Amino acid sequence: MKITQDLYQGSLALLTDFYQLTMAYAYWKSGKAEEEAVFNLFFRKNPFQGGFTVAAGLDYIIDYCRNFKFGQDDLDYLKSMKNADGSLTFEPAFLEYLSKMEFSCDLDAVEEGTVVFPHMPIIKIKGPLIQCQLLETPLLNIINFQTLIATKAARIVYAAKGDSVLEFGLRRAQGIDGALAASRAAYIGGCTSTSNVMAGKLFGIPVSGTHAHSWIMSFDSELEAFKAYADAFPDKCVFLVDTYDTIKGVKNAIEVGKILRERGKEMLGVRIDSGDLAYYSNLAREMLDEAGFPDAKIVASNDLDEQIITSLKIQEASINVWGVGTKLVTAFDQPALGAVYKLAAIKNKEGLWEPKVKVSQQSIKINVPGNQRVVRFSKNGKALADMIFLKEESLERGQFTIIDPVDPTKRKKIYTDGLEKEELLKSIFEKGTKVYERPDIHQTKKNTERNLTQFDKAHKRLVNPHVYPVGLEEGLYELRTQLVFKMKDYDGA
Ligand SMILES: Nc1ncnc2c1ncn2[C@@H]1O[C@H](COP(=O)(O)OP(=O)(O)OP(=O)(O)O)[C@@H](O)[C@H]1O
Ligand SMILES: O=P(O)(O)OC[C@H]1O[C@H](OP(=O)(O)OP(=O)(O)O)[C@H](O)[C@@H]1O
Ligand SMILES: O=C(O)c1cccnc1
Repeated sequence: MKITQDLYQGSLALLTDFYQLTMAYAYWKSGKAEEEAVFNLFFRKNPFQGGFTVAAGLDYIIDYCRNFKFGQDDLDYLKSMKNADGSLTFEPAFLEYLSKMEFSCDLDAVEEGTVVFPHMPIIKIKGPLIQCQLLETPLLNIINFQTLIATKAARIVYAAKGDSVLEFGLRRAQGIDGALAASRAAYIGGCTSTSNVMAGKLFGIPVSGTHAHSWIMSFDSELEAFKAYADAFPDKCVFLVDTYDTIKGVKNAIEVGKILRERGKEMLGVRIDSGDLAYYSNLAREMLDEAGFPDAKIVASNDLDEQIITSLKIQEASINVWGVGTKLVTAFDQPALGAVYKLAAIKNKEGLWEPKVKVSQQSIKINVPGNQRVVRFSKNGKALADMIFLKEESLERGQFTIIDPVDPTKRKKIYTDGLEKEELLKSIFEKGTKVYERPDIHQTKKNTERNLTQFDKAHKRLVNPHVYPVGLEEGLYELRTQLVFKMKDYDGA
C-alpha cells in the first residue's frame, strides 16, 4: 500500500512541523541527536463523549517509517532556508547528516482495530532522539484522523444494530487525502462499503452505490428513468424514490420491480433521501410487502449520524441499509481526536534510562513516564481492565492494583488467576526493520469486530457510557508521583 507516496510523488520527510526540524538541528548541534529516547503516542479522552476508541492508521505509519528518507529535493529546499540576517538556517554539515539518516527505531503499536482507551500508549517508539522527534507530527497526523473516523464509524455501525452502513462521504470530506483515509478508516470501523472508487482501488474496500436525483431529472418521467436504469443494471437496482413524491416513487419502483421479475431479475430496493425517514420508510415497507417485494431493502440517507439512526430505530423505521456521508467522514461533532506524543524516557550519558514527566497544572496532562507495556485482562473473552506497567515488570504476579492516572482515588484490584492476558503493544519495527506482518484490510475490520465484542454494552452505549477501567500499575503510579514532586521542586538550575 503506497497511497502516501502515490499522492505526494516521493519523500514525505518534510511532512512535519518546522519546529521538529529546528529541534533536530539543535539536537545535532548539541551532540544529542543520537541519544536514545522513548516516546509514547496516546490520547486523553475518548472522542464523541464515548466510552471507547478504535485504533486505526498503523498501515500508513508503517509506510511512512519505511520510506522515511530525506530526498535531494527536500534537502535543497532546506538548504534554501535563510535566517532573518540572511545566514543559512541549517548548516550544510547538518543537511549532509540528514541525507544519510535512515529509520532505525523500534516501534511498538496496537494493531488497527484494537479498542483503546485514554492514557495508554497506542504507539511507542524507541530510538535516536532526532528520529523520534521528527516523527512526532506525521505519526500524530495519521493516527489522530484515522482513529477518529474508525471510532465514529464504529459508533454509527453500533447504532445500526447489524444493518449495513454504506460510507457516502467523498463529496464532503476534508480534501483528497481526508476522503481516502476516511474511507479506509470507516471500513475498519465497520462500514460495509464506500462510494469512493479510488479508495476501493487503493485499499481493496468494497465499493457500492445507487444513483442520484439527476438521473431521474434527466428523463421526462421517473418511471422512464427507473426503466432505463433497470435496463442498464438489472442486478443492481436500488431506486431513489424521493425526487418528486416519495409515495409515487415507491409505486414506480414497484412497477419496474415487476418488469424486472418477469425478466428473472430482482429489484434490490429503494432509497429515501429526504423527509421523515421513519414515516416514509414504514409506508414504503408496507407498499413493497403488499406488492410482493418483502426482500426489497430500504436504504436511507440524508445527514445521518449515530444519534439520528438511534432515534429512527426507536421509532421502528423500516430501514435496512444506512448511507452515511458528511457526519461520518468529517467526524462532525468532534473534528479532532487530540492524541499527543510525549517523551517518556531518555538514556543518560552513563547509559541508564531516565523516566521523564511533563508536569502540568492539569493532572490530566501529566504524562506517564518510562518504557511501558499495556495488558488487557479478560475473563471468558470479556475485557475486565487494562493495565499500563513498566517494561521490566513481570506479569506473572497473582495480584495487581491499578490506579486511575487522573483520579488516584479510583483503584481496582486484579486477581490474575483464571484471567486471560493480552499484551496490546505489538512489535512492528526492530531497529528500523519491519518485523510485523500486516493483516489485510478485511482481517483488520474483523479485528475491530472481535475487539468490540469483548466489551460490555455499558462501555459501548453512545451516551454517558460506563468508564472502562484503565490504570497504572501501582509501582508505575508511585514512580510518576515521585517524579512529579521532584520536578515541581526543580529550580531550573
Ligand atoms: N423520523 C425522523 N426522526 C429523526 N430525524 C429524522 C427523521 N427523518 C429525517 N430525519 C433527519 O432530519 C434531518 C433533516 O431532514 P428534513 O426532513 O428537515 O429535511 P430534508 O428532507 O433533508 O429536506 P431536503 O429536501 O432539503 O433534503 C436529516 O438529518 C434527517 O436524517
Ligand atoms: O447526507 P450525507 O450523510 O452527507 O450523505 C450523502 C448525501 O449525498 C447525496 O446528497 P447530495 O449531494 O445530492 O445533496 P442533497 O441530497 O443534500 O441535495 C446523498 O443523496 C446523500 O444525501
Ligand atoms: O450511491 C449513492 O447512493 C450515493 C453516493 C454518494 C453520495 N450519496 C449517495
